[in-house]
Amino acid sequence: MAPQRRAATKAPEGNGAAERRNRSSTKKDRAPREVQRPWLRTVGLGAGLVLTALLLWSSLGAEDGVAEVLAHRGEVVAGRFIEVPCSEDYDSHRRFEGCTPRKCGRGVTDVVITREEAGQIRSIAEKGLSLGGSDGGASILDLHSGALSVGKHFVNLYRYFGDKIQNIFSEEDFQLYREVRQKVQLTIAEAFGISASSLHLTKPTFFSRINSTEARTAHDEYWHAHVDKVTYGSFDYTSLLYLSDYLEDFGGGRFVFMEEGANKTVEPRAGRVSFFTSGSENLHRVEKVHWGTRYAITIAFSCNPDHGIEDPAFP
Ligand SMILES: O=C(O)CCC(=O)C(=O)O
Ligand SMILES: [Fe+2]
Repeated sequence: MAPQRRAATKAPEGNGAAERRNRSSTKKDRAPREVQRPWLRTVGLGAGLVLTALLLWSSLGAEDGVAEVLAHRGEVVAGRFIEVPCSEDYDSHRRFEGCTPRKCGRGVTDVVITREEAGQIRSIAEKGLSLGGSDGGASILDLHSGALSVGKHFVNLYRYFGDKIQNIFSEEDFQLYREVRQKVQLTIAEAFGISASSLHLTKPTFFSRINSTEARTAHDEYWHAHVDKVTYGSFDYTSLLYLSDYLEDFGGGRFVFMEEGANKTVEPRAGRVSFFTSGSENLHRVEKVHWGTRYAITIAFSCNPDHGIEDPAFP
């Protein structure tokens, strides 16, 4: 109906002539229009389906509001840095000039830690976490404090296993942690234009292992949006070293910087270091892991020497 009415009003001769011609038109004249209608319906139906699929797809994406990928799993990022304005979070803490962020932002690099080193450090996580593991989807191992997820709780690995722990970890494991920490510290210092010696390793520093098992306690709920400076207090600069590959070892589990209308994701890749200032300029979350197992290590730095800790040491 509607196309016919539109055709009539569009007629150049004016209404009267067009209507007269319509009224006097024969079956033969009308035939092409009737043949057109089912074709139009098919096109309309197809377009509707495509539109529905697009809406569905975009609404699924909108679950995370994903808009842009800061680093794809398949690329080798030689060093990418994006500056963002600092939040005011640092003002409510003691300032350490030359360290407390004045320049804020986030960076990704795949050339600081090799994939081989990532594999070695991942085996530390595997060894440690094989001694315990959360009943829910998220387990942690903190080599500094000794905290290890077991069931619905944590144990102190060093107290719990005593001297036996020396049969599990080696001096080389701790040496590797130190080397990785040093390289990450230098990377952060360079990117933010500060001195590496003004940065102090701070706690917690931990390995994480995430799978798709349903959460059992609040500790398993890793996917909530948060600000590290709020969550961990002492953090000024956060780094994450990924130890497994997105879509090869696990699905879901991308890291998301949350920004109004334009979230940025980092797809984990073994050996990839992602680092950022820890204030609310870098609000973030981790997508739920849908399959497989995701390993990472969190290494963070404080500008406050009082919040500094020593590297984890062989017990
Ligand atoms: O594992 C990640 O990608 C991020 C973890 C995180 O946000 C955190 O440890 O605070
Ligand atoms: Fe975080």
